[in-house]
Amino acid sequence: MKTISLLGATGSIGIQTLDIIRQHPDSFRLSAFSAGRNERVAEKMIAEFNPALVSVLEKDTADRLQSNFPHVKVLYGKKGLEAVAVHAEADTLVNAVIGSVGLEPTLKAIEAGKNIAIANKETLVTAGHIVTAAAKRAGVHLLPVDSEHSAIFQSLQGEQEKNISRLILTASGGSFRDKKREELKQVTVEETLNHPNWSMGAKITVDSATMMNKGLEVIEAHWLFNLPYDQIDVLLHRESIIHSMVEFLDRSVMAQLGSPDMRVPIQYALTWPDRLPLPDTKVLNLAEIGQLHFQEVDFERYRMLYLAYEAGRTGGTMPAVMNAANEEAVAAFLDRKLSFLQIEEMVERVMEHHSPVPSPELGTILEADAQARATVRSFLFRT
Ligand SMILES: NC(=O)C1=CN([C@@H]2O[C@H](COP(=O)(O)OP(=O)(O)OC[C@H]3O[C@@H](n4cnc5c(N)ncnc54)[C@H](OP(=O)(O)O)[C@@H]3O)[C@@H](O)[C@H]2O)C=CC1
Ligand SMILES: CC(=O)[C@@H](O)[C@H](O)COP(=O)(O)O
Ligand SMILES: [Mn+2]
Repeated sequence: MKTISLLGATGSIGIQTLDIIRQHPDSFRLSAFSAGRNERVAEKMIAEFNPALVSVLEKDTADRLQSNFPHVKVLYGKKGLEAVAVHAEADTLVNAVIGSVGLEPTLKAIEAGKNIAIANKETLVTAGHIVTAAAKRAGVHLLPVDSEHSAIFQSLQGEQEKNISRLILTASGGSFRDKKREELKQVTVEETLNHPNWSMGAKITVDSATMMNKGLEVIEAHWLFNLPYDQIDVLLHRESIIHSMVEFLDRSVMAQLGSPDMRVPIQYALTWPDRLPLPDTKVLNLAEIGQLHFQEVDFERYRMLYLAYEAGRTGGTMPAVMNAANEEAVAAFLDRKLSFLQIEEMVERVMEHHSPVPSPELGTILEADAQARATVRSFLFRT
């Protein structure tokens, strides 16, 4: 029996994680979870899973939940997130919050000896060197949940790091993959949120359309698999059936395939090195699909991917700054304060303004993150 604490239970990954726990009551139990603002869904989750501890974003919500569920400990804010992350009964933390807010609770969980099933890619992008070193020191596992990284992780079982030639991350191309750059000037929020293959939270769906998602994933892969950026490639693959590949020195290529369903990588992160059935996932029928398509990435069309490689190669505080600027710019786009193409303009401007600090400590990263957000807001104020 594995006991799980879950950050971001009310989101897309969080809800699917709870479905895995629900389907395997003999294998998993939930001891603590966090939600943001979605009080109604959080209430239902408390009633169904009976956790010992819950945290929400704001005090008002916490007070109401506490009076409705007196037997549950209810906290809020940053302290609440950290309490969920280190909950004493849990052996594994599933980090499914959105954004760099996931970083500090992850570090606390690592220090408390928890294995981390990591969906929150922003944590690794922002402070990959700190998170991976802390995990090594604590002797805990960082288990990928992101579908591409799970595919690579699965393809690497029984293999040795020294034999890897390169990683090939597949990319669907996102909502506008059939549009030219000129056609992106007028696209709406609703069109952007219409991903061709995956149903996900709003922020990652926008990132997928700008290709920042793939850029974040390149940096995530760099830290998870300890490879230089020259050995991490991206390949357009519109069906999202091959979730990613590993090429070895002898040019053998291992890949993991499956119908797009995030519960598969979530469950693998929780069962590794074992597996469990997942009866209601769609069987992959390649004969029905007929053809799989592949195409090289055009870095001019997808400038955000270019910027992310630049940020990754520059290192230091630059990936954290790029990520924070992107989080703020995407929020402004969803709020209809920026157009789609202005997201990348904003990220590029903030990166140009930043003088990266090499090998930053946590405090320096948090400062750079806050400064990048303030810069976006000041640009927005002037726009
Ligand atoms: N969705 C997917 O299929 C995939 C997602 N990922 C990654 O997983 C992570 C989660 O993505 P996704 O599930 O789509 O995101 P969602 O937006 O669907 O969910 C985010 C969760 O975080 C909570 N939350 C939001 N802001 C805060 C905050 N400031 N403090 C505390 N909690 C907060 C939300 O609470 P509430 O809703 O209650 O306000 C919600 O529970 C991201 O890093 C994403 O890149 C990776 C691969 C696939
Ligand atoms: C499901 C998942 O892992 C997402 O990160 C997915 O990869 C988004 O797809 P694209 O970024 O390839 O459009
Ligand atoms: Mn992914």
